[in-house]
Amino acid sequence: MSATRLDGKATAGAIRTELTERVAALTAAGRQPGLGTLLVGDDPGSRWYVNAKHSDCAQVGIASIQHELPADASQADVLAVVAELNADPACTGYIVQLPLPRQVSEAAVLEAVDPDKDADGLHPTNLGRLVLGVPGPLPCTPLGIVELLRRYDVPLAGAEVVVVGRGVTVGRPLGLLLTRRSENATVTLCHTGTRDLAAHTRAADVVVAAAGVPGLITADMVKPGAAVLDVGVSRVDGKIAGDVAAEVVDVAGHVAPNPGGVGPMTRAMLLSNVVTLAEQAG
Ligand SMILES: Nc1nc(=O)c2c([nH]1)NC[C@@H]1CN(c3ccc(C(=O)N[C@@H](CCC(=O)O)C(=O)O)cc3)C=[N+]21
Repeated sequence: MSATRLDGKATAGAIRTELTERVAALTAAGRQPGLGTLLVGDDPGSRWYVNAKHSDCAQVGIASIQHELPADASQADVLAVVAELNADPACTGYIVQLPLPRQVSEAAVLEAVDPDKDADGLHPTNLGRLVLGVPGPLPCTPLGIVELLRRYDVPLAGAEVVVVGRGVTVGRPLGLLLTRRSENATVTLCHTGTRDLAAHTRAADVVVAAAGVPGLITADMVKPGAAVLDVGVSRVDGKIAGDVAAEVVDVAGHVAPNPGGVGPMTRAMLLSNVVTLAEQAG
């Protein structure tokens, strides 16, 4: 038996089609949404992601505002572009592509983003709103994971979910999202300090692997029928390697592969955030 594939690519396509209508309504009212991006440096992976985000935008009618800085840009250079995006009326939401070069403080840059244009949901105010349960833009990867499970009717209410990884973009906020009353999952957040990872994952109905350790989750660590989502992005010999070993499909009930699973959903949720922010803007 092989697991049902959680097809993030197809699901993201469906979400983009749904967004097209909302974008058309805004555009007709003279309020076309615009996604801004700032790419610092020339990492090919980062460049690929940013380009993909803009081609998604073109597909749904969102305008693109692209900024770039060289790898040796100073923090002041980055903050100047952030200020420009904050002031640009055509930009209704934007992201600063992470990671940033060493000499630039990610915390300082994220804090400088206008929370009302924070398409990543990573501004301290918006992360605080997530903790408080107050509406605001939410981090794209956690949103994409929840939306993918919802569309495939994988139940979360009462489910045991193990999240592996405590990063600020995925693991930490995902735990907060899944434990809201609307999702009602029970979450165990595992990380490099977890003593017996396999004991946790074996008890889980849903495993989200976001550790960035290739092949970390093996078949013997998965309860038969569980849903396993691979969010790990590592590069091994220039190819993307996920956190989930290939043979997990023989044990799991659902698998979100990588690529083709959560990655495209992350981009779809970014567009969704940009459209929602545009609807809320004056
Ligand atoms: N400010 C910021 N916001 C982000 O959301 C952000 C970021 N920085 N830095 C990097 C990570 C990573 N990330 C991905 C987005 C799309 C895919 C994606 O679409 N992947 C495809 C294709 C993968 C490929 O073939 O290269 C897939 O999984 O099928 C993956 C990873 C967003 N991130």
